[in-house]
Amino acid sequence: MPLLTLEHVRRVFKENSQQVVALKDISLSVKAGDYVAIMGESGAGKTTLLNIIATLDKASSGTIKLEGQNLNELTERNAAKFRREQLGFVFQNFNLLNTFNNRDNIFLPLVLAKKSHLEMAKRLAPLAAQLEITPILDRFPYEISGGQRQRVAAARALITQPQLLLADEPTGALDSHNAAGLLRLFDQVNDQGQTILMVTHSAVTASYSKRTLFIKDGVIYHELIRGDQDKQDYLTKITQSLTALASEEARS
Ligand SMILES: Nc1ncnc2c1ncn2[C@@H]1O[C@H](COP(=O)(O)OP(=O)(O)OP(=O)(O)O)[C@@H](O)[C@H]1O
Repeated sequence: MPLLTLEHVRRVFKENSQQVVALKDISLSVKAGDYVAIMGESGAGKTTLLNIIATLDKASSGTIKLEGQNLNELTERNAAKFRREQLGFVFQNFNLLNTFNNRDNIFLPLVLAKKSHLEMAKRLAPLAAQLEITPILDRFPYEISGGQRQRVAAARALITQPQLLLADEPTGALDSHNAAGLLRLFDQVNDQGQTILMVTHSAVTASYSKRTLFIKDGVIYHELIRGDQDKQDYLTKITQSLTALASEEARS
């Protein structure tokens, strides 16, 4: 059974008596261990899709299931619990709290899940070593670099051992060196079995994934699978698809 399935998902926003169809008809399935990138032009519906999978928004119709559980039917309280226990989030702007040091930022989801301090420390040690953030755990988010902040945010997302890691432009605020570092980390955790779904505008970032879905006007328009290709060939195909998509956009 796939980890995540979406069937005929539609999301319509009402704005000043007008309707905006953000997602027209999206069906997709993600199996455990997959690493999926979602690309598309601005306004294509990527963030709406991610928000619906994250239970931060509800579909107007269609079904979204994670391990067979229908996410559209969760009450707000259960949705909050679901997000805390099953999902990890990495955003472009890190979303770290400046009033907490880095260690406490990372511990936050485990504190909410009422884990013991011993358990939290046990989980953090190997993760911090892998992310190379052990020496900066006692500092505050405003005392570290952007790349380090994103690694702290990644640690906070991964420490709950989520079923699904959701990332929205995770490299958007990083220079190429730090972006490559974060993407190598995503590669490592994916190799260890972590399922990742990531929205990105960057073809280079998408080229780290196992498959790339292209969204246009609220539907999945095209899909590329990396398979045995090396990263450079996959990147070339992603770039070509984006160019084709943009030229069709210009013609329509
Ligand atoms: N809360 C809302 N109310 C009304 N319309 C919305 C709302 N959220 C999104 N939309 C519209 O839905 C469409 C899809 O938006 P969405 O943010 O999902 O696109 P996107 O692909 O993530 O774009 P970007 O790459 O610019 O972030 C757009 O036309 C947008 O204006």
